[in-house]
Amino acid sequence: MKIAVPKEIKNHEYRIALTPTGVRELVERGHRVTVEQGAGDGSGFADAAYEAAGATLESDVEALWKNAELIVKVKEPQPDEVARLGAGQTLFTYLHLAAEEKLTRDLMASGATCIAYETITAPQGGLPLLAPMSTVAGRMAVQAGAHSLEKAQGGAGVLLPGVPGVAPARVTVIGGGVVGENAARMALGLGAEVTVLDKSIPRLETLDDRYQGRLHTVYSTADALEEAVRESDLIIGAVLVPGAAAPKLITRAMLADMKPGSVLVDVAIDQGGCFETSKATTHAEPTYVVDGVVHYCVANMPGAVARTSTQALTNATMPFIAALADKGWQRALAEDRHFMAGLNVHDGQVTHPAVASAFGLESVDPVSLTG
Ligand SMILES: NC(=O)C1=CN([C@@H]2O[C@H](COP(=O)(O)OP(=O)(O)OC[C@H]3O[C@@H](n4cnc5c(N)ncnc54)[C@H](O)[C@@H]3O)[C@@H](O)[C@H]2O)C=CC1
Ligand SMILES: CC(=O)C(=O)O
Ligand SMILES: [Mg+2]
Repeated sequence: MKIAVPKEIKNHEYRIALTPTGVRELVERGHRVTVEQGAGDGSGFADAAYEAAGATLESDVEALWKNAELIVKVKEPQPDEVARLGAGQTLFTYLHLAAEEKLTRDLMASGATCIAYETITAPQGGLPLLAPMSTVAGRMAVQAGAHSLEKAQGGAGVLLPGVPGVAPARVTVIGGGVVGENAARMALGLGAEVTVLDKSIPRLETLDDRYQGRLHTVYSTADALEEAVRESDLIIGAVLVPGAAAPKLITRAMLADMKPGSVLVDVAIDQGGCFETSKATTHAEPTYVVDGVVHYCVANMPGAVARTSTQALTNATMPFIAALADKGWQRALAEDRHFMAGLNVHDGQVTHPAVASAFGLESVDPVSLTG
């Protein structure tokens, strides 16, 4: 199969969808991989390394897209990229469509088959292609939050661990999944006082067991959220209802109860964000202040640590890319119902129920398309 790997064009996005190691795996299976010239630079993978792995380099981005059967990317396609996508092509990348009606409709209009990393499931539960980037983003969320608490960033001037004689900062993580656990782990490591809120009791049990009393776990209710808002120096939003837009858990009115200079990091921003006042920001200008509260809402956090992220992403996506390339999308999905859960749009139709319901569209059962 002819596979294209374009250079990512989202603001400050330095990842690439495949490492040279990943390219080699595909080339050895008999596939033709074309990589846009310079696409690996941001992750520290030179063109020469892709050539050595068996890829062809292409400097003409239009030709790269036009000649591909399968396009693998990292971020959701930007407008210029959607314009290059056509019927008969398969796009495999993060899409986050429930937060983006225009993108959903544009992808429907393209006629292409669009498979999202983030809605693929696993037999043991969880989201195997979201997890590696959630691990990165969860760990980064605490770095971003700690930095935002500094005075020069508009923060309250609070050091997460405190010092002897001065209490540590209070960190609340809403959603104790992959992002949430990794954020909690980092915050604990830095010596903060950490609480995780979740609606899943089994998840709270797992966290309680793993962290042996060092982590406070609280069932997420309106009361618990109000207390978190009053008491926390840093709140990290890490909830997910797979495929759906994030629920708004902290309203603008609630900001009035937060301490001046406290910080909200909304990792769930790629699904629309879980704070009412969140709007997506970029690494170029990651924060803004509303009612005295610093907001950090970068939708592609792992892009800033592209070297680590590209390797982690390729490790997770490789088996799926190989299956698409070896079998074609219909057979690859038909043989694996967890992979099938990744199909979001095909030939003008939405095939993921949560995406369809976000925009009042009809959802077509992907089983009917894969035979
Ligand atoms: N901004 C960025 O760069 C990145 C954002 N993300 C996003 O982070 C979010 C979290 O991802 P994961 O941790 O992998 O998901 P996950 O599925 O592992 O965890 C989500 C957790 O939220 C909990 N939850 C759901 N509704 C809740 C509610 N109303 N109150 C409290 N808890 C609730 C669930 O029980 C679950 O434990 C997703 O939106 C994901 O797309 C992930 C990676 C990078
Ligand atoms: C998951 C996601 O949106 C990212 O890694 O950028
Ligand atoms: Mg994102």
